[in-house]
Amino acid sequence: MYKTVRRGRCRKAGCRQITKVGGQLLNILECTELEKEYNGTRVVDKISFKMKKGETLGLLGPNGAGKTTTISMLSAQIKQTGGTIQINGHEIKGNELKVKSLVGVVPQDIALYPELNAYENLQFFGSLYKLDKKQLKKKIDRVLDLIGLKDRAKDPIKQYSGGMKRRINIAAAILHDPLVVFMDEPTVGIDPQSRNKIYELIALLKEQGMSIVYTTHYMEEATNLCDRVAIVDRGKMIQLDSVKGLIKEIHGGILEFQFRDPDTAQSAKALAEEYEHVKEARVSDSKLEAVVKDPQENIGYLVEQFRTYSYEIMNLTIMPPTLETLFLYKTGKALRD
Ligand SMILES: Nc1ncnc2c1ncn2[C@@H]1O[C@H](COP(=O)(O)OP(=O)(O)OP(=O)(O)O)[C@@H](O)[C@H]1O
Repeated sequence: MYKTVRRGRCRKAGCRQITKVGGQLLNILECTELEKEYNGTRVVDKISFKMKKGETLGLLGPNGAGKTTTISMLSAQIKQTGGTIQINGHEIKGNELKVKSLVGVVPQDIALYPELNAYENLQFFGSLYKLDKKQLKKKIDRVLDLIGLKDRAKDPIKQYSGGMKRRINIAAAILHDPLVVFMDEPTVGIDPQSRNKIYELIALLKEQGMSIVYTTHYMEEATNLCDRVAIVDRGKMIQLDSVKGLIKEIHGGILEFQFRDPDTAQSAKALAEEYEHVKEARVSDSKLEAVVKDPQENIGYLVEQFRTYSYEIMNLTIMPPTLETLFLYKTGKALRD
């Protein structure tokens, strides 16, 4: 069966943009040139992206990159300094309450009442969404089941481990069946068992078609959980693509040669660039970084070339084709402090 396709206006002359299929919006979230300033310092700098329904989008970046600030604006918790945000077609500005009812937020800090049990905590959060008692009970039972803590529902939260509290936090965020859930580093500082439970839960939510924005500074999480990953650093979105697409950029990996001095590194760069399997080479101080196809295969050739010209290699590192390597290559910094 054919679906009706609605075309919207696009600013460029003659350009027609598909915005709806079968009466459904294609994008659950759109933000354009999003900015946030604190005391004249821009901590989120013109971030723009679109997210499809059911997609899991990762925001990967180190501490202070601007991930929390970005999701706080996207979930209508704080106001942006500039730019626009639409959730399911609703402009956030002027529709904050509506948008808040469409989204769920799992904050970094645990926001639960320690003296109350899990059920009572969820009852409190549910009451904020004005669900009637019967409906609420059903929903609480369902989310407790989803997070695997049904049998602990009557225990006070103060008896829970950090990981269990995080799971209750997630339950509170999805209680009202939001269209988009924002998860802010939900696995930081918790035990491996709870972490795995959270991964399982995310897989379940994905299966149910929930759209998820997931912030992390763990490349393994971004790689395993997310359909696309935005690499964020110093408030800017450096790149956004599938993990496969992002890694393509660094080909098979990066070879890092440390030479005795910057002049030798520059000469070695010129030599490396002549080799057909070197996609890109650059120098900083005495270090040469070469993006190489099949580094294991081609390392021998490069080492031999440098030896021929007496370019003495002080140190050599093979960096695998991972998001961590890409991040280091793009920003000169490690993802983790
Ligand atoms: N309320 C605020 N007032 C002033 N500066 C702020 C405020 N909130 C955040 N910042 C600054 O904005 C920058 C981005 O912070 P943000 O918490 O968004 O980063 P993050 O990527 O989430 O980091 P982390 O991984 O540590 O949570 C930081 O430099 C931070 O100090």
